[in-house]
Order: sequence, then structure tokens, then C-alpha cells
Amino acid sequence: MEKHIVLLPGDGIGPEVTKAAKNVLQAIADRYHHSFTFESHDIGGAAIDHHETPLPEDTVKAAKKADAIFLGAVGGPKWDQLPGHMRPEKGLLGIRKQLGLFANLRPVKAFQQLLHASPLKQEVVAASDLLIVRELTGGLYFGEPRERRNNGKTVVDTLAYERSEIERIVDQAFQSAQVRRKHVTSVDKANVLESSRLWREVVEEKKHQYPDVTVEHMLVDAAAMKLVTNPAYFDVIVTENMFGDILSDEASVLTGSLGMLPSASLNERGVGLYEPVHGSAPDIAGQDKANPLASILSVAMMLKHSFGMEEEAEQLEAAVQEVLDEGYHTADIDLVGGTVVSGSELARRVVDQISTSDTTENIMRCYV
Ligand SMILES: NC(=O)C1=CN([C@@H]2O[C@H](COP(=O)(O)OP(=O)(O)OC[C@H]3O[C@@H](n4cnc5c(N)ncnc54)[C@H](O)[C@@H]3O)[C@@H](O)[C@H]2O)C=CC1
Ligand SMILES: CC(C)CC(=O)C(=O)O
Ligand SMILES: [Mg+2]
Repeated sequence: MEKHIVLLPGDGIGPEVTKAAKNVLQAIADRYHHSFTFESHDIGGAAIDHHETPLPEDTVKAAKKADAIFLGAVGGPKWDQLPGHMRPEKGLLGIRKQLGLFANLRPVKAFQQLLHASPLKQEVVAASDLLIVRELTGGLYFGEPRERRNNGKTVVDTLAYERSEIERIVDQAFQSAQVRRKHVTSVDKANVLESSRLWREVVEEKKHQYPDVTVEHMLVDAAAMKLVTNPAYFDVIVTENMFGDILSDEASVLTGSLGMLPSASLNERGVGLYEPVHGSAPDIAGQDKANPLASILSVAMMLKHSFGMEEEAEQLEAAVQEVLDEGYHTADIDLVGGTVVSGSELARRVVDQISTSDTTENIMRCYV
């Protein structure tokens, strides 16, 4: 199969983890006789430095033509003092909006080998396997007006949703639940926010189209607590953009590190942008310490969702599992024992596994 992939490395550790993603894609192509071609473009701070805008037109044009997109991360202290519309993060929000990537799927499941790496009790972590379905192109991160008024003494952000925007993400959540354990928890703040009350109405209406799925509502503060006390309670969580952003970093604690959590952002045509959940980690950038596994597991999601390559995706996940089984991990994983290696070394070991392993062990991790 021939596929064209646009790489958007971005800033900080973004280029390091993007290199890992590209290398595993190439290894998969070699092993399965596919032809993957790559094209890199600037986004975020790198784009500000080179093109004076966080989202150059060329980047959007290339992304629109790609079979799939991989994004590293954007942002960093160098650009923190720029006005909102010129910040690196605006590039990320912009590409999500321009490609209509409304559905952000963030699966959370710990590898057996990393159960001890979480500060939570091992038995709490072991039983958890959940999917956060985060609305990605509306809500608080996009609402207008957003401005300072009254000589800077008053500030306004806006949480706005069209009913249709809520409907499509709720549909996505129900459909994801249908191929998982058939339970949806819709997370909101309906005791305070009008937007959450419309969200609840939509979920109540939509549930009749999915009689095989059970659904409940949960307030976001209680959901944050339950995520770390009883994560096994959840199957699919569907929620507003900012709630999903915050809850997913919290949920990453189950996996042992934010550096383990992959994501897929999909539009109505099924076009996907794949990115680790973490940011540009300026504190470790340039030191070859970044855990590449969130990015490598995002590639597995790309293979599955954008290319329909189930076997290849499983092979990739099996390679990650094998490398962890051998005890290798990066420094962000807090484990007694095992061997701490650099990010590039860990990625190289995954590539070697893909190239040499003759196992096609089926380890379906329910990344749906
Ligand atoms: N998708 C994106 O591009 C995102 C960008 N950001 C941006 O990233 C910058 C830094 O934000 P932070 O709040 O520090 O969040 P962050 O996610 O970059 O880092 C939080 C902590 O997790 C660690 N970490 C993150 N990814 C890691 C990895 N792969 N391996 C090992 N350790 C890892 C970092 O070292 C840091 O201690 C900001 O400019 C922010 O706006 C933040 C989140 C997402
Ligand atoms: C620019 C931010 C909205 C990125 C982020 O934190 C995320 O998407 O998880
Ligand atoms: Mg985030």
C-alpha cells in the first residue's frame, strides 16, 4: 500500500518523538512491503521563527492532501510572551479547526510491565482500560469573544457550542463504546454551565439510537476524583474540549507517564492527525530523554484508523510490549529495576523488534 504522511515535528521534544514515529513507520513499511512517503512542515514556534506565523498556509495545504498527519508537540518558553493569536499553541488549535478534527480519541491502558510505575495502587491500575473521547474543535478553546477589556482589568473567554457539534462527538462516543464495553460516561458541569445542560440534553436524546450502550452523566470534579480512585469504573468518557484536555493528563498517571499516552484526532471524513497527548516538555528537550512511546503508539493508531492496517498496528504494539518486557524504558518511568535508556535508544529497540521479531502475537489493546 502507498501512503503519504505529513510530519509536523513542532517544538521542544516534538522533533525527537517525531523522528521516532517516522523510524517505526519506515520499519513497518519495510516489513510489510508498503511504501510510505514523508513530507515535513513547520508548525508552532518553529513556524513562528521561520515564517512569522504559527500555522503557515503551506503546512495546512500539505496536511489537507496527506493520507495521515503526525504531530510532535508545540510551544515553549521562547514564545510564551507573544500575544495569544501569535502563540505556537494557536498553530495546533488552527490545524485542528481547519481540518475539522473534532474527535480526539485518547485511549488509556497500562502495559503490564509498567503497573508498578504508577503512584496509584497496582490493582487499581491493572483493572483500568478506558477511552477519553474529547471534543476538539469547539468549547472554551475556540469560543469568541476572548479578550481583555476595561484597560486589561476585565477578561472574557467564551464556552460556546452548536448543538450539531455536541451531537457528532456524542455519536462518536456511543460508536466507540459499541466496540468496547458498551458504557459511556458523559462528563460535564451541568450544575453550573448552560453549555453542559445542552450537552446533557443531547446525550439523553442520542442514547435512544444506541440501546446496546448504557450511559450516565457525571460532574467533572467528581469524574476527576473517580479517575484515580476507581478508574476501572470507566469505559468511554465523552467530554468538552478543556475538560478532556485536563482529564487525559490526569489519566496518564495510570500508565506510568504522560510520555505513554497516544491520541488520534479524526474528522468527519475519517482523516486523522496523530499526536502524543503530552506537550513539548521544554525541561527535557534536546537531552534525548523524551519517552517516544506515546508517539509510537500514536503511529499504531494511525495504522489502524487511517490505513486499516490492523496486523501492522498489532505488530507495532507487540514490539513496544516486547521492549518493555525486556526491561527497557526512559527516565520518566519510575520503576525499580529495568534499564533506563535514552529516547532514541528505546525507539531503536522498537524498530529492531519490528524488523526481527517473528511473533504476530495478537495483543488487541482496544485502541478504538
Ligand atoms: N499537543 C501539544 O503540542 C501540547 C503542547 N503543550 C505546550 O508544551 C509546553 C510545555 O507544557 P507543559 O505544561 O510543561 O506540559 P508537557 O506535557 O510538555 O510536560 C509536562 C511534564 O511531563 C514531562 N513529559 C512530557 N512528555 C514527556 C515525554 N514524552 N517523555 C518524558 N517526559 C515527558 C515533561 O518533562 C514535564 O515534566 C507549553 O508550551 C504548552 O503549551 C502542552 C500540551 C500539549
Ligand atoms: C494547545 C493545547 C490545547 C494542547 C493540549 O494541551 C492538548 O491538546 O492536550
Ligand atoms: Mg493537553
